[in-house]
Amino acid sequence: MTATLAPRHAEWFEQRGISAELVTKFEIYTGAVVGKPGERTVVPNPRGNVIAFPFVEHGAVVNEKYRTERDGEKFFWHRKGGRRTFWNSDVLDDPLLESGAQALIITEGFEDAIVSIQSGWPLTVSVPDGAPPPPKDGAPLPPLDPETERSGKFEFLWNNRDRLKRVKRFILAVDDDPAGHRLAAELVRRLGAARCLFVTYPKGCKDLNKVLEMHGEDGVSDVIRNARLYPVRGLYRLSEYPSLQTLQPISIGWPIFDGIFPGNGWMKIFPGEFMVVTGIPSHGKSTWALNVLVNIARAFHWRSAVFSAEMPTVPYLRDKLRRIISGNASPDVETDRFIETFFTFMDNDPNDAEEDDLTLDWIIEKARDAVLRDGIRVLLIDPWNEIEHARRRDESVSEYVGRAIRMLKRFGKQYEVAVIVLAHPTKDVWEHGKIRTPTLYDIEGSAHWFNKSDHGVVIERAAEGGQATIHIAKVRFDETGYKGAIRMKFEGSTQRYQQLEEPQGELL
Ligand SMILES: Nc1ncnc2c1ncn2[C@@H]1O[C@H](COP(=O)(O)OP(=O)(O)OP(=O)(O)O)[C@@H](O)[C@H]1O
Repeated sequence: MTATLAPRHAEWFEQRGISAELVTKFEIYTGAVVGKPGERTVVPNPRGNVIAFPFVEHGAVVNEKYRTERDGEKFFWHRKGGRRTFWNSDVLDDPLLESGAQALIITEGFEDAIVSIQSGWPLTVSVPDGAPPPPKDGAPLPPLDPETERSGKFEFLWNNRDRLKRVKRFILAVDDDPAGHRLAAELVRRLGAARCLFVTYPKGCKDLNKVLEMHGEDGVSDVIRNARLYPVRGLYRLSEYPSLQTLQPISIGWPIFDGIFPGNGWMKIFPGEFMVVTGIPSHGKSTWALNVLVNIARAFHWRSAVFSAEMPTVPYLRDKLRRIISGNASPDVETDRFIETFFTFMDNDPNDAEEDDLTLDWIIEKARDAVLRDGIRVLLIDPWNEIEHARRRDESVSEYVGRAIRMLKRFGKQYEVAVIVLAHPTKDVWEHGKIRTPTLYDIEGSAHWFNKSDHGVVIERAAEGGQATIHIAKVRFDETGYKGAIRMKFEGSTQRYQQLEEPQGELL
C-alpha cells in the first residue's frame, strides 16, 4: 500500500495551522500497527490510527517515529533499531550553515519544526525525542539518567558531530517550560554557548505552534528573527535571562567541605570553574582529585574526562579508581560499570602506531568531543607539566601560561565543564633545611595560577602517613567556599580520603 496521509490526519495538522501539503512533502503518512506482540511494526494504511514521521538521512529513510492517541492519551515510539538523528537532518549539509549566513533552528518536536519551515525557515530540524523529563524535586543540576543519556537521548548529536561542527549558529526554539529549559541547557552545553541563540515567545505562547495559532507565520518569523545570543555564564548576569537554569555549586563529597562547620575553610565545585591543585610529588594530588570525581559521580552523576599522562589507564588508573569506588582493586562488574559510565579517558589510540602530540589544543578538542558524546562535566588534567606545551617564540613562560589558562577557562565556561588542573611546584620548596608547604605561586608561570583560578588547593601529606592536610588556598567567589585548611585521613589500601571527626577550627 502506498504511504498517504489520511484526510482526518491532514485535518489534524490543518487544525494546528500546519499545511497538510507541506506535511506530505516530508512523506509523513498514516499507518497501522501490524504483527505479533514483540514484533510489531507500522505499515502504511490510510485507515490506521498512527501518524508516521520518517527520518531521512542522505536521501534514505533511516528511522521513523510514530504518534498515536488512545483514550485521549498520546503515545510516541521509534522504529526498532532506527538511527538516532535529527528529523529533517539533511539540511545540516546546507552551505549557508557553514558560511554563517543562516542559523540552524532546532525545535523540540516535529510540529514546531514544520511550523518553522512553513513560516519561511527551511533550515530547521527537530530533536528526535522531545525534551527529557524535568526534575521532580526542582534540584539545581539534575542528572539525566547516565545510561540513557549515553546510549539514547543525545546520541543524535554524536551521530551528526561532523556536520554539527561546521554549523556557525544555532537557534534553539524549544518549549518555554522546565523540560524545554533543561533540553536547551543540555544542547547549549554540548554545542557551545558561543554558537547558540535563544528565542523569546510572545505572552501566552510556549512554543512555535502556539505562536502560529495566535500570531500567524509572521509572528513565528519575528520570534526566530529576534533570537538572541545565549549568555556565556559568567559574562552576563544570569538574572537577565529568566529561562536559564541558575548556577549552583555542589558538594565535593565530604560534609566538612560543605561549609557547615563554623570557622572551617570550605569549598564546593561549580560548573565551568577553573581549579588548580598543587603539592609536592607523591603527596596525593591525583588520588585526592580522583576521590572528588568519584564522589560527584556518585552523588550528582557528573561525568569526568581524565587526561592522565603519568599514570597509564590500565592497570594503574583503573585499579586506583576500583579501590576508591569499591574498596579493593579486584575486578567487579558493578565497579567497572561505574567507571565505564562516569569516566572517559583521553589517550592516544592504543591501536595506532602514529601517536598524536598531546598538546593543550588536542586535549581541548577531545574534551569538546567528550562533552558532545558523553556530556562530561569535569575535565581533569593530570599533570599540567606533562602536556606538550606549545609556547610561541615571542612568548615568555608566564605569557604562555596565562594564555593556556585562558584557553582552558574559555572551554570550561562555554561548555559548563569544571576544569581541574594538577600542577607540580617547579622546584623542591626548601626553606631553612626543611621542605615547606608549596603555594600556588610555586607553580611554573607563577602568579597566573593564583590570579586566574576559581579554586586553588594544596595537598600536603603528613610525615607520619595516613593523614593529609587539604589547604584551600584560593576561593574566588564567596558562595563557593572560604579559605582554610582541612585535615583528612588517608587509607592506603582503599586509596580513600575521609574526613576526620575532630573539630578543626584551630587550623585556620
Ligand atoms: N596522605 C597520604 N598519606 C600516605 N600516602 C598517601 C597519601 N596520599 C597519597 N598517598 C599515596 O601516595 C601515592 C602517590 O599519590 P598521588 O599519585 O596521588 O600523588 P601526586 O601528588 O599526584 O603525585 P605526582 O605529583 O607524582 O603526580 C599513592 O599511591 C597513594 O597511595
